[in-house]
Amino acid sequence: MKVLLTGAGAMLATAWRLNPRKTALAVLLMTAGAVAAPLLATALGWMTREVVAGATGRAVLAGLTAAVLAVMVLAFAHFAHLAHYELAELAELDFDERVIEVSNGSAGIEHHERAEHADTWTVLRQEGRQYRAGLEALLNGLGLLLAVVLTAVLLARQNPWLLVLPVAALPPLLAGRAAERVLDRARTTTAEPTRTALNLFHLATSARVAGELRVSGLGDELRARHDVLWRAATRGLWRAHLTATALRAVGQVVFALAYIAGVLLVVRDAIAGRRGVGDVVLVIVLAAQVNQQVATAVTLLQDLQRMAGAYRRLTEVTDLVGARPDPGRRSPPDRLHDGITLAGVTFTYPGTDVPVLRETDLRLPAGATVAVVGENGAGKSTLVKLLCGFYRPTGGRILVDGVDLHDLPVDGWRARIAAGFQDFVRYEFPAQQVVGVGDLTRISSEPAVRAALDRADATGVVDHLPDGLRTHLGKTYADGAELSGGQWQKLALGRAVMRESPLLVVLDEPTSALDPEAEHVLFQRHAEHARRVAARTGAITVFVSHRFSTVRTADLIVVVRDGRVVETGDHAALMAGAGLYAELFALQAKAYG
Ligand SMILES: Nc1ncnc2c1ncn2[C@@H]1O[C@H](COP(=O)(O)OP(=O)(O)OP(=O)(O)O)[C@@H](O)[C@H]1O
Repeated sequence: MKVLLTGAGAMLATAWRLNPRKTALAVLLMTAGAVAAPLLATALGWMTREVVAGATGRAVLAGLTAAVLAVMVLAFAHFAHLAHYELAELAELDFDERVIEVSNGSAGIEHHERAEHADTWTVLRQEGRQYRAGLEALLNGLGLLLAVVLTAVLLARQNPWLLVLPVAALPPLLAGRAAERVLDRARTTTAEPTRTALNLFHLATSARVAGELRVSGLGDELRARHDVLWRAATRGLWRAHLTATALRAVGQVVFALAYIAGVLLVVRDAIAGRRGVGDVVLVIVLAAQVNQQVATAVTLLQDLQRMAGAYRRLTEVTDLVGARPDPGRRSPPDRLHDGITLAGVTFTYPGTDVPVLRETDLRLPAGATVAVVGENGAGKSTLVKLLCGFYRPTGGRILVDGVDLHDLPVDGWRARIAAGFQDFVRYEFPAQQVVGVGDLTRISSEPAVRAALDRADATGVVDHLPDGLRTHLGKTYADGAELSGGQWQKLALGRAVMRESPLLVVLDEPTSALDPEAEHVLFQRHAEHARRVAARTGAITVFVSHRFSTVRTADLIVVVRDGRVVETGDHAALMAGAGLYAELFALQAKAYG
């Protein structure tokens, strides 16, 4: 109940914030339309009495009043709909925007990486529509509440026993709520198989993996697994719908019995001469309206509950993500003088208990190009995530020119990072923007984008596009141009070098899709650019790579094994040390002959 009231209150406040005039108009029209219904019953009772009494003039007046009220009942709801339709659209948009904001508003990315929160996100992404239905339900509900009170007063004036009717409306309401809870539980418990089935469906129909699926013959297996999961989810939901329907039916039967008893009570009074025909008409119409009101209330309550559920989930993830990071006490330096130091850094992913990085001490000097190498799963990408501030170390500190990274404003630090990630995004935008988003302040600047493309050795990719930088990329657009994996990666690299004055450049396996020659040219160009930027800002370039021909050019090589930095030095020093680096280098040199 508390969740429901909180959700309803928040919703009304949202509607008022979005458009106070339309909210007031919608409430007014809904209220007038709803109150007109019980008054219509009174007018019909009055008309019947006058007709029976043979008072033609008063009967006509009563008839006209009934007609006006009937028009109000029918028309006001439609006009109100116009007002709250627009509000509902705005509310849905507002909800979706808040989900986007919560999704991106945190310093870290933990809420996206932990499996136990994945289901909440799955449900939340689909709940914008529930939220809009919730707003319509709320506005309708306010009118309905008034109508119910007025109907109860009118019934009580006829016979206090008739108040049993609104009371009998409670079982269907409670049963409806219980039914909705059953459905909500089922939606939550089936979220995981539904999500997995959807992932399999996307996988099985994605153009990106079509070739691999054919070769491996995995298509049928995916279909079979999708089938099993979907059926399991449907079975769970079907059982819940069955229980919900049974609960609702029981509630409706209780009300139907009370309705029949109420009508019989007044008919008996009329037969005994204690009531007139007008009263019987009044009670029959009112009782039918109570029935209608109850049915509407049950539906509205379901919508309200779903809305409250959506609101609760949004509050949950907002709390999980935490407040938008505090702007911090210090600004990032204009340029790095000393560099970045990891002092005893230990890190364990939330929800796990095995440290991925252990007591790491490392100094990344200002202006240096640092290569991080190590076997798969050694902790290289995790190190990059910590440097970007996506997670806070669970032990130790990361110091930027002696200042704890945690004390720097997250947004300010991010603005000084240029990054190219392993799982780079294929933005399906015009090519200019695909690269330009690397520095939003210069997204429309063609010279800036061209300079970045040059640094990433990606000018050739754009030159081959039919409409140059204006070409829309991506297969989902009819006129979109599709690129090869390596070409997408080159544009992602262009994006990564858009920013002109970074303090930290991170490139996490930025060339995995490029051929060795392309990688070589790219790193040469990047090294020149990195040197220029380093001279200006003392920027440190940290790149993760498995290609030792590239790694050897770095000023500093950091070798990670099982979450520990086991060797550091330049190529010559590490080769002379004859440790893990020398071993891995020799292995790769031998493999490539
Ligand atoms: N979000 C996460 N939650 C829990 N554990 C994680 C998460 N991301 C990575 N790990 C674990 O942390 C360890 C290090 O992963 P990381 O991605 O840093 O390795 P890596 O050295 O970059 O590997 P690769 O060369 O394969 O990219 C792995 O054991 C991985 O399973």
